[in-house]
Amino acid sequence: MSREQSRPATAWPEGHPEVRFGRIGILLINLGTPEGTSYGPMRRYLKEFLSDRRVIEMNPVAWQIILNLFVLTRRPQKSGEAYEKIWNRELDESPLKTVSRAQAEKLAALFADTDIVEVDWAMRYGFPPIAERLDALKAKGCDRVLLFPLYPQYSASTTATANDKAFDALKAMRWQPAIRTVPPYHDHPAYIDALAGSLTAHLESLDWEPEIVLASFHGLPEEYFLKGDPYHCHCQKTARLLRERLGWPEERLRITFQSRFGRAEWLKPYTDKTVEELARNGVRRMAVITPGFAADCVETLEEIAIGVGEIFRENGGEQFTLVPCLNDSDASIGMLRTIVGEELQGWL
Ligand SMILES: C=CC1=C(C)c2cc3[nH]c(cc4nc(cc5[nH]c(cc1n2)c(C)c5CCC(=O)O)C(CCC(=O)O)=C4C)c(C)c3C=C
Ligand SMILES: [Fe+2]
Ligand SMILES: [Fe+2]
Repeated sequence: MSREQSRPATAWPEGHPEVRFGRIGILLINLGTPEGTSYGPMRRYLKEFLSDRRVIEMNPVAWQIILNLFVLTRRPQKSGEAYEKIWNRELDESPLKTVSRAQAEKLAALFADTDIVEVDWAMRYGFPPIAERLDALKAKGCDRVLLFPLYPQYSASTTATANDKAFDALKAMRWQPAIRTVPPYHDHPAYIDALAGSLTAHLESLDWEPEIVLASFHGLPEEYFLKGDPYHCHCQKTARLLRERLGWPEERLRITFQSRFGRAEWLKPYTDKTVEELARNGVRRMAVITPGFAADCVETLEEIAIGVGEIFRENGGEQFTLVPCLNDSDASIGMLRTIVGEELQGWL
């Protein structure tokens, strides 16, 4: 029987607004993305993202000076050029947005037989904002909400800040929904299975075989790792479990870190440097999988497929391929459904 109700057992008392309740919301959250590739939207996106103190931990006064004087004067143009190469022109939006919407719609379809669950999606930076989608879920009667930051490997700079933003929104609510947050799923069997299946299927679709596969994760300043962020360990475990699941020797699947930002040391080995070195040392055929990204985005489609592919070829490499992210594939949606099912126990 549905828990959904729009009034208590007796009628709402005189003057009390009619509030719907009794339903469950699932909010898929990803990082966020610019609204356009020109200077203005790129600057707005980068300013919000890079003003987040979970992302840039240095002294905020000093950082705001550097950010406004140097980073936001040059980077919007440079990053805009990268987004321009991968932009979804049909929908006039970035691929991350297209995929995120599809993930939510397909997950929602798996709950179509029940009127109790509502699935929505939001971005930590930009649109759709987390506060707006939480309000929308509340308006649909969700008094219990499962926050699902789509980062398999936990980092304060991604998972924690997504949850922070949701809790900020709750501060303004008279009737807060009960909240659960999905734990990191870097070692979940459904995730490892989905990765192994997608890598195997991609390799079978090629008419050549890579000598080496790189598992390239988004990087993080080394300092954050030394302060206790578990991200690096989660990445290592994902790569190990994937290798074991495939039955591959250690040298066939190597872990690297991409998307360095700024001058500090980041997690190593760096993807671009490793690819250059491998090509120079005679590797001719290579594949890259990016298990830390739930959806293809500028970091996979531009930085890896285009940029790192070029580095490989310029240094003597011949065949290069990027394995697509899990995106809205059936395996990906099935995995999300499994994890959500586990986390909703007792509620559903
Ligand atoms: C998947 C995990 C991610 C971690 C960890 C992460 C940390 C992190 N990122 C930056 C700086 C930038 N990241 C940018 C893009 C970007 N980052 C992630 C994911 C993680 N970031 C995604 C999914 C994306 C792509 C978004 C898209 O629209 O496609 C960017 C913007 C692009 C650019 O200008 O290069 C920046 C900047 C830092 C500093 C950081 C850890 C501290
Ligand atoms: Fe990033
Ligand atoms: Fe990048």
